[in-house]
Amino acid sequence: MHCACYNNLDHWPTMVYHALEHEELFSRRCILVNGPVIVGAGPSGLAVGAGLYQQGVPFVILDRADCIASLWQNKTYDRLNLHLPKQFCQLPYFPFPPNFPEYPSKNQFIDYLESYARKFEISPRFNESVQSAKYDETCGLWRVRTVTDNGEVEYICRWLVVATGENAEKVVPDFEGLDEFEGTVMHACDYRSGEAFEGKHILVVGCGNSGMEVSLDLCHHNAFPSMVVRSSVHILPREIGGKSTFELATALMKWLPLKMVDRILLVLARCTLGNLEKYGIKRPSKGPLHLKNTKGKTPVLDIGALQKIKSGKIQIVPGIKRFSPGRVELVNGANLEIDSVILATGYCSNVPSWLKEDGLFSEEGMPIRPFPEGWKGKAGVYAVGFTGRGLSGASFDAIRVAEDIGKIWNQETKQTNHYVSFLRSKMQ
Ligand SMILES: Cc1cc2nc3c(=O)[nH]c(=O)nc-3n(C[C@H](O)[C@H](O)[C@H](O)COP(=O)(O)OP(=O)(O)OC[C@H]3O[C@@H](n4cnc5c(N)ncnc54)[C@H](O)[C@@H]3O)c2cc1C
Ligand SMILES: NC(=O)C1=CN([C@@H]2O[C@H](COP(=O)(O)OP(=O)(O)OC[C@H]3O[C@@H](n4cnc5c(N)ncnc54)[C@H](OP(=O)(O)O)[C@@H]3O)[C@@H](O)[C@H]2O)C=CC1
Ligand SMILES: O=C(O)C(=O)Cc1c[nH]c2ccccc12
Repeated sequence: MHCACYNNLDHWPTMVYHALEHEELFSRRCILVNGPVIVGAGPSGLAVGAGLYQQGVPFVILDRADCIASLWQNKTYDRLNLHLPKQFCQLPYFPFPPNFPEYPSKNQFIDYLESYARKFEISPRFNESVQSAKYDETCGLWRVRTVTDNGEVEYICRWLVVATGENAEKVVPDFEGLDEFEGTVMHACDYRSGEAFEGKHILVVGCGNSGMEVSLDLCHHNAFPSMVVRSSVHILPREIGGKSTFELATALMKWLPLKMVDRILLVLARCTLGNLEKYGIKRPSKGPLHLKNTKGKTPVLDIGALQKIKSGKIQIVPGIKRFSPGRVELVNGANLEIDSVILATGYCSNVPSWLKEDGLFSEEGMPIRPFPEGWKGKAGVYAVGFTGRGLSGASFDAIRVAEDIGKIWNQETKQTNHYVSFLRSKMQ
């Protein structure tokens, strides 16, 4: 058995260390964390880390990947740019460099996150995939189990911050016959560029921002994409009259009810983009912001795919009936010969697979209480980055969580390290 305490070990009395060593229940390596454990080293986890660092609270960040922001580094295509203006995407306490363009590229965003981690001296423990986290009532602490290349580890801590994101796992729906389809099948998270698809006929399944941008990228590489729109989608121009649509919507929301803002957005979209029904694109009956808030369905902010749809370079097709070798049959009976399939069918949270907890997360792994209430649970568990509001929502949560933990931490450390006494009492 190996037991260690993490962060600022100097002021940890050996008593605590021994107390743990004496417990026989650890067959795995066990690490007592002085401060919170944060699961996920994406923008949300880093932002919480920054807030804690500024208050002098030690913490441990765990990530299953081998780098920070693995969604951005390992699961996105080359041509990706932020699609909200930069002021809505920067993390707390450290703005983007002034020379960043209005819509930073993926690489600029990753560079920024790397410098963010350096500035706040954040060194996550990589290649540690959290398998379970459970609150131990008997000692009043969280037990967080990970699997690493060198075996299992258990972290023991008073606070647990869940920052694994809304996009933790790819969604791969079941399609009849897809196993027999003989070409390449990949999820959008594995798509980097259309280079390998030149001259090929590709079925892109899904018409969210991923489906649209993958289809556009395929056009740039002289491939022939057909994009499945099985239901409906809101497409908005990224900018209206040179001003970001998102920014405009945010400004209008300060004065007008959401319903009204949705109506204004739809009138403006109709004026700038025209009626899209003739291209096979129906709008949902509910407005774009309403759907974002209630269903988490992000409207498409168009950066050029619509032009390709209008010119016929991206073909719009209805839902899928079944696949067969080299072909797809659609619900309208049409058959298409295709070389490859790209599933731009979205992502989901993985929280239910590892967090044993009641009250904060739903069965879908999203907060039960609506924004802005979903960040704090019972017994020291927190959620960051599950607001359905992208990076600005993550920053909002992170500030609150870091302040909440920092407040308790600082009160307790002032009283001659009350936290340690608390732990000691629980361990006896
Ligand atoms: C293609 C794409 C483009 C986007 N563009 C924008 C944009 O322009 N603006 C915007 O505001 N939002 C955008 N988003 C939304 C996106 O959710 C945020 O940008 C941001 O990445 C969320 O940060 P996060 O830290 O909450 O989650 P993530 O970035 O997903 O980070 C979560 C981390 O948790 C780790 N993890 C997951 N499960 C475990 C586990 N069990 N154990 C250990 N580690 C684990 C993962 O490896 C990952 O590093 C985009 C999303 C996608 C997919
Ligand atoms: N530049 C940027 O900033 C980008 C941002 N993003 C963000 O990443 C997040 C994820 O986006 P995205 O990957 O597009 O996922 P989304 O969840 O937004 O979209 C998934 C799409 O797949 C469709 N779909 C799901 N299952 C099926 C099925 N069985 N048959 C046919 N179609 C199906 C959905 O259709 P239906 O609606 O009918 O369910 C929907 O059109 C979003 O928040 C998005 O804004 C993504 C790309 C670029
Ligand atoms: O890009 C994303 O995934 C986002 O979640 C960013 C975002 C937050 N709120 C929105 C409303 C309309 C379009 C994008 C977003």
